[in-house]
Amino acid sequence: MRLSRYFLPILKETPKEAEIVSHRLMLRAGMLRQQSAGIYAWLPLGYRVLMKIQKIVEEEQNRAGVVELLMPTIQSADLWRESGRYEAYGKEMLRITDRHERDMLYGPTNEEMITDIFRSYVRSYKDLPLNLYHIQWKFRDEVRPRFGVMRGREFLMKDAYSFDLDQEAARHAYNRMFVAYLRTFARMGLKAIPMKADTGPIGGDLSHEFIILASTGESEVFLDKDILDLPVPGEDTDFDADLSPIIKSWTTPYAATDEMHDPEAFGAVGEDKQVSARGIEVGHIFYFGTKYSEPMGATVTNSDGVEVPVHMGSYGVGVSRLLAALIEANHDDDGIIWPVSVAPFHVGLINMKPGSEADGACNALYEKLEAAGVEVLYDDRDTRAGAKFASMDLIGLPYQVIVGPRGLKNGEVEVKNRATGERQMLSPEAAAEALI
Ligand SMILES: Nc1ncnc2c1ncn2[C@@H]1O[C@H](COS(=O)(=O)NC(=O)[C@@H](N)CS)[C@@H](O)[C@H]1O
Repeated sequence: MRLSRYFLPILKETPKEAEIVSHRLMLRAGMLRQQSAGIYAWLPLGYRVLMKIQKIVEEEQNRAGVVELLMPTIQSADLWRESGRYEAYGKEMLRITDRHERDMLYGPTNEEMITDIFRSYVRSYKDLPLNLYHIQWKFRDEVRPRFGVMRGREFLMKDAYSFDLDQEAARHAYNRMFVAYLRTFARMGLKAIPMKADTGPIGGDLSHEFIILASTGESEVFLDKDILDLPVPGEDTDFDADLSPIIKSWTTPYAATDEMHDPEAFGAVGEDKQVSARGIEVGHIFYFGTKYSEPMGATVTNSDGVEVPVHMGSYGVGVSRLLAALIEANHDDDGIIWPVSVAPFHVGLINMKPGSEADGACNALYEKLEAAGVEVLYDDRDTRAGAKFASMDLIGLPYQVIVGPRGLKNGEVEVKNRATGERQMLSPEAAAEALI
């Protein structure tokens, strides 16, 4: 992409309303614009990252055998009256009346709707197990939306819902999601720690939150340092096998959010291993049995021909919140430092002197890298080099290639690694090789 033909409204000033670094940097890097409290326009650079995150989430859900669909954002209140959550959900629910005076709502989550879809088609235990997911915008009228997309009112969530014949089978579904979550966040370069959690308005009696340690996190967490070194299950994981040994290894070291913290149990962790920190909840998984299937009549006939309500779980990932979490975990004083897997572009190509022989070298490099599948943002603007360097550091692409007449006289361009700051003078050919 040539910057002269893109839309990247970099801000010079730090917006005063931004309280945490990820919010500040997303605004300054031209990724996001607030349209109203907690509701954002995703500008091109931010949208590219959001779609990269979504793709990793989808790949790992699909690997775990979950089937993707898409449910609407607007839901009928009648479904929520059946489950008894319509009144209970409270002020966070955005309630809407349509022109025919029908009570509707902007969905904060989809347990009722997915249960309605399930009960309309599935009647036999032979059709189980089933796990369905979508990635869809949610609305929760948070009393104090803040920290940018960390706590928005309209936000993007992956939510999966599992259906099984009994609790034992449902536990296997839960374990598959647990492993899928360990892989998902690791692929983004994040260390997400599963912690026993409260079940809140979703309900049930088994729940884990996946927490990224960050000083600006809203959750207070306590953990045994050993958990930070556990190996993440590989892409060859057999999701049909018994995954409980993996779950056991990840739930044996102490790890709890403040709601579930047990100081006595934490005390048993060696002093040198006790970590108390703040964290960002990027995922949350629940088992809640027949909480929705019972009142909504989602049943199957079992092998004895008896109608039984299915056992369910739900599994959420904060797709838009992950941008904030990633920046909180990957930045320095000059700006964002994107892991390659989620970077909006892989290489920032800087032409220090448009109109000079640098143009030819840049065009050749741009063509070669793009042809090899390397995503390049080519700063071809006629502005001073210093501003280009600052912008490229701010938006945080993993690599920069700096091309100027002086370097070219020696047949060289400069390659910079944004994360390490390491710089190399290489021939354009060697630079291309190094980046492909
Ligand atoms: N206001 C919000 N802004 C941004 N992300 C949010 C917000 N509220 C929740 N999330 C993200 O969405 C994830 C799932 O939300 S949740 O309430 O925990 N779970 C559910 O809604 C279940 N239906 C999971 S399918 C959270 O772990 C968090 O990462």
